[in-house]
Amino acid sequence: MKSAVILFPGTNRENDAIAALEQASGSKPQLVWHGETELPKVDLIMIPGGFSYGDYLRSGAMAGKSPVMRAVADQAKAGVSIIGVCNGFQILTETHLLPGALMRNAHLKFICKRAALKIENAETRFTSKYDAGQVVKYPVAHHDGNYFADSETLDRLEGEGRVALRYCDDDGVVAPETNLNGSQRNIAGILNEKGNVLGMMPHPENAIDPLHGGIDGRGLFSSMVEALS
Ligand SMILES: NC(=O)CC[C@H](N)C(=O)O
Repeated sequence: MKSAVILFPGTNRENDAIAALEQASGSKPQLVWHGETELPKVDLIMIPGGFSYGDYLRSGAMAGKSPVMRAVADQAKAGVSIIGVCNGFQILTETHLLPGALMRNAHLKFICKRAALKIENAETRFTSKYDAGQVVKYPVAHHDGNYFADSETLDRLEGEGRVALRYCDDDGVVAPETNLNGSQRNIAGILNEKGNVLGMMPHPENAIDPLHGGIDGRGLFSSMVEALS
């Protein structure tokens, strides 16, 4: 699987993304700067986390208007797989490659902790190595993770199996108390209509080494390698 990692001023998880992609695929991703208008020919584009443009205006708003995102949108339309994590998810909603928006966390605090997540759909190119309903733990680190979409959009996402992950407890119970940040219907990650674009707030790339405290994130990267190699 050939991959590229997009870099903006303020991105800070690129090395974690590179490590996870390299561990799973055996090859180093190419780094692409935000001012580029063309992308290398790859199977997967990853937009990592961070504080692109210092989160000015809104998290991901300025990055969403950058030259490279026009190229990413073209690749998404052409069927190339795209994964956006945390700030990457925010950038994908700002670019309208994914519906909805990520608002300030409901309690207005930055959250930095390990979160339990329920795999809602294991029949995607990003999650096939997991079982449906499986509980995984990935770290979260964000202040704008509160997923919002209107109820018609939410119903469509659910009806089409496009909710990839939800915040839950260790037993997989999805409830208001297990909703970390106020997201509608506990949503932590969604897919686009074609299923080739995934955005998610938690960080699977920070759960790939026992030193991270867990390796649950590996399944996501190995799913992509299996589907895209
Ligand atoms: N870790 C991240 O990518 C953070 C995303 C964004 N800057 C936020 O705090 O919501």
